[in-house]
Amino acid sequence: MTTGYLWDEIFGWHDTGSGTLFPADPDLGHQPISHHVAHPDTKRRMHELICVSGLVDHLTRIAPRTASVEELTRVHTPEHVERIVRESAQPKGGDAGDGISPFGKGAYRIAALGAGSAIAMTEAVVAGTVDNGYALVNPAGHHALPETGLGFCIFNNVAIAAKHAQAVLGIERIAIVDWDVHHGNGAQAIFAEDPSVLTISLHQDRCFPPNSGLVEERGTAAGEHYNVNIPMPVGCGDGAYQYAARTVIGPALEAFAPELIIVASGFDPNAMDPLARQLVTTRGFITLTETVMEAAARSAGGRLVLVQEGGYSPVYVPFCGLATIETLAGVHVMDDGLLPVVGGMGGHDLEPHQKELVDRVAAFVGDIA
Ligand SMILES: O=C(CCC1CCCC1)NO
Ligand SMILES: [Zn+2]
Repeated sequence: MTTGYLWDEIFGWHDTGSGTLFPADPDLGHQPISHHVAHPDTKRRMHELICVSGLVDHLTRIAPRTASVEELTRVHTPEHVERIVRESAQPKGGDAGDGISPFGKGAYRIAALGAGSAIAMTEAVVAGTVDNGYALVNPAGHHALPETGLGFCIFNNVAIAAKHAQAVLGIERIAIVDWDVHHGNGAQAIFAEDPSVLTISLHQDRCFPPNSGLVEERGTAAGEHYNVNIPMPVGCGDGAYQYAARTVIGPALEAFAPELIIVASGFDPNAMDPLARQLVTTRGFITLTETVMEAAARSAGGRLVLVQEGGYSPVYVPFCGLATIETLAGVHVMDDGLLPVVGGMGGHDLEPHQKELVDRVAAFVGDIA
């Protein structure tokens, strides 16, 4: 198995400011801090573990590239792109669009490189240069909508890559699987009426965006039944996530038979993450990765692209990323050094209320053709 890998040091220069989750504000008690929850150090540490562990020697480096305005505007409005360009030129930068997603000067250059890198990895996989690949990009993208950024996301990297694959690479049927712990609202909205793109989101129920990602949101018009939300209850561990992978994600992909699978790969379901309340360990991410690999082998000639989204534990995200990319490459170079602790705290058995939710969504798989 040849696995592509993409990282560029400038992804570690994305400036998320001196706030914590919110901008510093003495009147509200928000003190300035050195590391915003979305500080790039978490992703930089993941890259460095991939290097120090030796995993990088088993991977094929794919070069990043900058998305053109034409490629960005397959998903986003020209006004959104122009606003990011304008604010990115300001000495103190600007905001992706929701007032809590700050970026520094030059952010457009970094975000356009992230979107272009999702395209570059997709091009490498579709061309057969590599069998599958992981694009470790920053900032994340899966909340971004055509007209605005949201939730630390500026451009919807995964949606931009999918649109490129259809417009330029001759790919017709694409599945987007989003296992970031927050709802993949962006792809759901962008492809809501499009039956050629199956969007599946496995996320913590109503965590973020507020009241988004409900089971009932199943696509509209011709796209009805081609959006699958799996809003997992708070406190789900490996057992629940593995059950969801095997009971919904695998069967839905088998029913849809995509020619390409793109994963919005967020590690914030991890048991040490500050921005959600799930308990997933590397075991859960390995099962998720195996599930999409099996589906890609069945219908897509193995064509599978993972693009980095969220994940805010600088301690555990690196191990989750390592395990995921080891699985893609079919190698094992280093154990999860935290699993004895994180995996031994309970919460990994499948609970009845968790099974009930997953089984409720599994009933929809029969509507996918
Ligand atoms: O990881 C993320 C960002 C979530 C935060 C954005 C504001 C509050 C929660 N989305 O996938
Ligand atoms: Zn997230």
